[in-house]
Amino acid sequence: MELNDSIINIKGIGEKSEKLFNKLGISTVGELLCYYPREYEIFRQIEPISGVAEGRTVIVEGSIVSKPRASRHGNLKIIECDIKDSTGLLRVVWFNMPFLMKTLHMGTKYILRGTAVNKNGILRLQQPKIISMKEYANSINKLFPIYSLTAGMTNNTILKAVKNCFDNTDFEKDILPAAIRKKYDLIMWKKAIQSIHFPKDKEECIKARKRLVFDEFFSFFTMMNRLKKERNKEKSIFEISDMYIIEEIKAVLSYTLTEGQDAAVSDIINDMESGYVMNRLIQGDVGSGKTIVAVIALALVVKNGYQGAIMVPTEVLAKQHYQSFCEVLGEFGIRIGMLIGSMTAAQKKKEYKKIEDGEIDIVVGTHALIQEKVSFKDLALVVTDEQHRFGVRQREALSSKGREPHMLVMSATPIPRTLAIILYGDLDVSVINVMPKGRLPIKNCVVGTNYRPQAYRFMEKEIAAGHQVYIICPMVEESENMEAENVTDYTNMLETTLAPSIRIKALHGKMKASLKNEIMEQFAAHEIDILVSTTVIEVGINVPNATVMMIENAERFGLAQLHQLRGRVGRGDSQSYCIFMAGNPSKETMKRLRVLEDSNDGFFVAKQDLKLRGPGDFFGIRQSGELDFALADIYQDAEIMKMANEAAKECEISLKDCNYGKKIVI
Ligand SMILES: Nc1ncnc2c1ncn2[C@@H]1O[C@H](COP(=O)(O)OP(=O)(O)OP(=O)(O)O)[C@@H](O)[C@H]1O
Repeated sequence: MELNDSIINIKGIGEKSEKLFNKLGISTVGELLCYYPREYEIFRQIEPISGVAEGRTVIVEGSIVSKPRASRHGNLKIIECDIKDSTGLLRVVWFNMPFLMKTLHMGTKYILRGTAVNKNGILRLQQPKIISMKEYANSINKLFPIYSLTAGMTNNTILKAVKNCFDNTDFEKDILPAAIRKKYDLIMWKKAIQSIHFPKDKEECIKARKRLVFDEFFSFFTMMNRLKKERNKEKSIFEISDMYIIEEIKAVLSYTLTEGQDAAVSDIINDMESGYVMNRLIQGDVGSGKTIVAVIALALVVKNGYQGAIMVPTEVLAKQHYQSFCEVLGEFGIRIGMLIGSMTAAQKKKEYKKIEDGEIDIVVGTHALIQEKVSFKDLALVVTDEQHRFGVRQREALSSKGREPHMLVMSATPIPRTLAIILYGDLDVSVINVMPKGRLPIKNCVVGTNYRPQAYRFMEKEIAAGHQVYIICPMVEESENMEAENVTDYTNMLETTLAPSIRIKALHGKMKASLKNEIMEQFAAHEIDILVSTTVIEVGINVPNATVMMIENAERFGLAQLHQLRGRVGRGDSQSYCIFMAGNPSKETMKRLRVLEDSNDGFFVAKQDLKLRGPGDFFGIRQSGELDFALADIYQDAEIMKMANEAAKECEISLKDCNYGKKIVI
């Protein structure tokens, strides 16, 4: 098989499983081989039952001492029993495996491998695997890859497919010349793919990861260098000379711009006046006020006779921006339009025509903006918000709709300056490093789940004072595989726990875009008091009246992501609060989360996180989807990133070759 072949050629993959793989974004052999494990479990030795602690995956050996009981909870079929060794007793639970009633016998000894969970104060081993003595002897101290799954798929399905695929694929090509591999101490690609999926030990896994992370950065920089070459110091055809609108906008704002905002605006003016195409990144912490800078830049091109566009990652955000743009710019006769996926075909068509005829000056939109049918009359400025969600490709796609328009990228990712220069090498950088005046720093606390009743009383008090609350849960609905709070059950529970006058709604990514928009609009209009949500609200949402955020299972998120989340509060003049609820209050978890208690500064948080985890700690939680790398983490892999940057300058390789039969990550 070749890397570009369809996965249907792999032994064991039929039409049905092909669809499941497609759901995971895998349709070619190359994509499957590059579908790396999410984490690894180390198969350890049998442990005494007395040492089993919440949250740990353990292997225990014990005899069944209570007759296995079968019961039902809704659709869930449950089997429970107790096992015992010489040190203690442990409850064991299986879901939807009714056939086990025939396998489990009183008095018989079993080796079980599973995760210990605390359910209503009782420690239990949940959904453990029953392991034979032979399997145990063969597996001890080995690393087991764990893949992200979709409903209907098991870890084993992926593992088997990868194995078949690996054994039958033509692999001999390696994009990196031997000299580069030698210089940066990198193993062959084939070996790296083998070891990332089937590592003999941790050391082998680390070497494999280094090579694959290197490749991701290397492809990224190769692409970026090409863009840089194409764009470098291009003359701009747009004449921007009338600056009057800037003072006019400043005069109608209810606040004065901060020093950082003013400096960013000056940078933009200088760029546009320079006669060259602007390629600028505005970097500022969450809530530092990047939007108004974009508003001013867009108004500037419009008042000089051109059009502008701003692309944001979600529909909710597009609507929010559309409204605030209309509010600020409406009175200056600037016409704002919107293009989002959930609009009807007829609505879109009408908007396309207006954009083409120049009846719309600024378009706010999502990916819908880069559709082929969209064509501008005279596009002079493209703004992309939260660029790590888009990547360089989409940015370029939007730009190609104009004749080399100016480009402004906005990012709230706290990247140290040295890394920003490498990662955004094709852009000039303006940093907004001060918060608007009058902001009270968010008060943070890290607590265990026993604090919940107090937290609810506190929320009730804040709601009575006219404020609003976000509660974040990691999951949408209950899952057998993961013990974490979910939005659906949590919302139901809150409705019965809190005062009936409190208006509570759920929000999550599985909802239709139009419903999400509707709920967000209700929340913004204060028709909802508590929004129970997944991390869909992470990006850019601005409801200054929300003053409390509580994050359930905070341990499941990276610190940078938690920082982004808490940035949804503290956006107005009132005191705001963030409660980080740790579902697994181990010492390490608490230590990591306490970084957020210590500071509200995103740069500080990112730096501390790095320090705590240390390089090479790839069993930890990834920060967030920065630039959508599959494996690489810009914080943890900063050293590899620097090497790949150097290497990409040293050797030019065609982009097609960087591809390995999978989508390029940028
Ligand atoms: N100079 C200022 N003084 C007071 N308030 C400001 C100032 N600049 C912006 N704001 C307000 O601060 C809030 C946050 O601004 P904005 O939404 O632009 O933040 P952001 O930098 O885009 O944050 P995020 O990265 O979280 O999206 C808005 O309500 C905005 O009106």
